[in-house]
Amino acid sequence: MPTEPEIAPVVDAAHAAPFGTADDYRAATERIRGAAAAYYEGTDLAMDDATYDALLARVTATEQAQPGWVVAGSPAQVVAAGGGVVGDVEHSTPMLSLANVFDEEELRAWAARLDRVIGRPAAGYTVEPKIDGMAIAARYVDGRLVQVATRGDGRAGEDVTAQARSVAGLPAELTRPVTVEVRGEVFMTDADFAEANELRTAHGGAPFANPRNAAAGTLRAQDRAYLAPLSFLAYAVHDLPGGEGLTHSAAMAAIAELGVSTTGGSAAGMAVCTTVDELVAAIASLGALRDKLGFDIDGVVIKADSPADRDAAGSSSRAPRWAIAYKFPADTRTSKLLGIDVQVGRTGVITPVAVIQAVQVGGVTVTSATLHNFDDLVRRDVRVGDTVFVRRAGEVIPEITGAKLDERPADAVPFAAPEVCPRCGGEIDRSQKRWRCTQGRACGATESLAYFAARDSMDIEGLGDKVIRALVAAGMVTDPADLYTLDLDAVAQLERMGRTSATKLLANIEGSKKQPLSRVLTGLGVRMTGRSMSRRLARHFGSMDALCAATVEQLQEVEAVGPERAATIAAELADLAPVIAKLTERGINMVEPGVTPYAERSTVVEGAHLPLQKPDGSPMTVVVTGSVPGLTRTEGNEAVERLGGKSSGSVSKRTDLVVVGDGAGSKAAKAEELGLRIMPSDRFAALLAADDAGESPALDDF
Ligand SMILES: NC(=O)c1ccc[n+]([C@@H]2O[C@H](COP(=O)([O-])OP(=O)(O)OC[C@H]3O[C@@H](n4cnc5c(N)ncnc54)[C@H](O)[C@@H]3O)[C@@H](O)[C@H]2O)c1
Ligand SMILES: [Zn+2]
Repeated sequence: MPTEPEIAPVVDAAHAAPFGTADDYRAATERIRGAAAAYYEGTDLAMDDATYDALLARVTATEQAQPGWVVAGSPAQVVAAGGGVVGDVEHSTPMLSLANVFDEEELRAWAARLDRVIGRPAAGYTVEPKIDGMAIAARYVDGRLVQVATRGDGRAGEDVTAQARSVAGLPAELTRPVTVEVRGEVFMTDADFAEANELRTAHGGAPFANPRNAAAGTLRAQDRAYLAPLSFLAYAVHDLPGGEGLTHSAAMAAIAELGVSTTGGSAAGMAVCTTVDELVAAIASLGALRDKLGFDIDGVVIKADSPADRDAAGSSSRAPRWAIAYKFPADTRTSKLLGIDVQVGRTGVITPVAVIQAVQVGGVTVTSATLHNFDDLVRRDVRVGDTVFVRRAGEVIPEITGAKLDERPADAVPFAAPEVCPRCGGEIDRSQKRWRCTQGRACGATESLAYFAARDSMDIEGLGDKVIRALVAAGMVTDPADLYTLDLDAVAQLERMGRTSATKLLANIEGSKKQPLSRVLTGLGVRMTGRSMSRRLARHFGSMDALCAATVEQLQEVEAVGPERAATIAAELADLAPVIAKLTERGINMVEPGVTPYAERSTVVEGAHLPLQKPDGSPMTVVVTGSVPGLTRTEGNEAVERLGGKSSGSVSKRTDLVVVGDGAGSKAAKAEELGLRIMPSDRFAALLAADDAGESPALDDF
C-alpha cells in the first residue's frame, strides 16, 4: 500500500477544461456515446459516473469554446447522450434529461435564471429525491396498466410492459378507473440488489456494479432465469383527468391516492418550498437522509411547483428549464485493488477485505471495502491489481461489487485463500459460505466482549477495549456471563484500575442486568442479526425462552427472516445456549418489556391493540424529534417500536405522529406546517410508562 494514497478526482463540472484539439474532442464524444449505450442497456458500466460526468463537462466546455467543432448529435445536446435504446413506443410528450448543479451557488444561479425566464419570482418549488434507476412511462386506461415504456432517446422507448408488471409500487390496477400516464423511476433497493447479485453470480453471471445497473439490466432482461425484485416511485403525471391547473405537489398527491407509489410517499418524502433558502435547507436534510433510505439516490430534483411557472419556463431539446438536478457525490466509483487482507471477526468469521487506492465515494474517502466472503471473491473473480467498482450505500461498509475484466493486468493472479485461521492458527470451517475459525467465539473473546459491552448492546460504561483486554489476559473472563461474577478486589488489582473505578465498573455491569432482551440479543452477536433484527426478534418472541424454543419455521414469522437466516439464527442460539443459561442464572433480564408472551399471542392478538398501531394493526409511522425525558435517542426509537409503531427519521405527509421534545428543530415546524398529529414528549413518556405498567393505554387518552 503506498504511503501517500492518490485520491481520484471528483468532478467539477463548472470548471471543466476544454479539449485542446478537435480530434481529442471527437474521441471524447465517442467514448461518451459508448459508455451511455452500455449504461442504458444495463449490460456494463464502462466508467463510473463521476468520470462520465467529468468527460461530458469537458465536451460541453469545448463546444462553448469551439462552436465550429461541434459534431452532429453531440452527446452533450441530446437526451441520454444518444445512448438510450430506442424502441417503438412513442411518448406522448418527450421524456427529457435534467440539467445538473453541484453546489449551492449553482443552485442559486439556476433559481435566478428561472425567475428571469418567467419574468417574475417562481411561486414555489418541490424537492424530491433523484432516484438512481431507469425512467419509465406507464399508461393506465380505465384504471388498468396497459403499457410501460423506457425513456429511450426521449421520443420513443422500448416496451417493457411484461417485465414491469411485477414492479412494486406500480399497481396493475388503480383504485379508480382513471385514464392517465404516470412517469417515474424503476429502481432496485439495496436489499434487493444484494440478493440480485448473489443470484446472478451463483448462476455464473458477472455481478452488477450497482443497483442502477442492476435495475436497468433486470428491466430489460430477456433471460428471466434469475429475476430480482424491482420497485417504482412516480415523480410525474400527465393527462390526469381534472388535473389541469394543479400544482406538481397536488398532482402527485392525487396519483398517490390512486394507489401508485410516489417520491412524496417514500421515506425521502417531498418538500414544498417557497424560497431558495428553504430549498437549500430541504436539500441538506435529504442529503442527511441519503444513507438511511435503503435505496440509492444520486441527488435531489428541484421543480417549479406551479403549472403557470412551468409553462412560462418551457424546455430545451434536452431538459426542462423549470427543473434542475442537484447532484450528490457519486456512490459507485472505480479504484485499484491494492491488496486483500484477511480478517477474523468476533464470532470467528474469516472475511476477505479489499485494500484499495483511496477514492471518494459518496463524499467519503474510502481505502478499504468488504469482499463479503471467499466464495463471493472467487465467484466475482476479483484479483489484486484489478480496477474494481467500489460502492458505498446506506450505513453499511463500502463493498467491492466487481472487477472490470477488460482492464485486468496480464500478470494478475487469482487470490490464494488462507489455509489456517490467521488469528489463532487453528483450523478453518469451510462448510458454509462464510468461513469460520473452528475456535469460534473463543478465537475472538476480546472482540465479543467488546461487542457485548458496546453502546448499542448492553451499554456498559467503563468497559472499554483496554479493560476487556486486561480482564481476558488475567483469565477473569472468557464469555459475557463471566462479567457478572467479577470479584471487586481482583478487578481493583488490575493495572491502572484502582478501587474507585473498579467499584463503578462493577456497578455499571450490575446495572446492565436490566437491559431489555433486544439488547442482550444484540450483545450476543447472533450471526445474521444486527441491532434492528435483534429488536424484531425480541418484540416477536418476547422472551429468550420463547425465542430459543422457536422452530426454524416460527422464526420466519419475523419480518425479513427467510429460511437461510432462520436456520442460522436457530443454530447460533443452540450454539449460544450455555452462555445464555449462564447469563440467565446470573440474573440478566431475558424478556422484552411490553410484549405479550409468544405462547399467549394467538389467543390475544386479535383484540389486543398497541397504542401506536392503526386500527388495521399496521404500525403508525412516528418521528421523535428533540429529547424525550429519561430516554436516549435509541431508547426513544425502541419505545416507539415497543408501543407498536415504526420509527422514522423524517417528517412527511405519511407521518402519523410527531413526538416533539426539548431541542426539536425544523422537523417540529414541518409537522405543524403539514398539520400532522403532534404529541409533546412528556405525554409520550407518560404513555410509555402506562404501557410498561401493563395498563393497555390508548393514544387518544394522552
Ligand atoms: N457511468 C456511465 O458510463 C454513464 C453513462 C451514461 C450516463 N451516466 C449517468 O447518468 C446521468 C445522466 O443521465 P440521464 O439523462 O439518464 O439522467 P439525468 O441526470 O439527466 O436525469 C434525468 C433522469 O432523472 C431521473 N429521475 C430520478 N428521480 C427523479 C425525480 N424525482 N424527478 C425527475 N426525474 C427523476 C429520471 O430517470 C430522469 O430521466 C449522468 O449523471 C451520468 O452520471 C453514466
Ligand atoms: Zn482462530
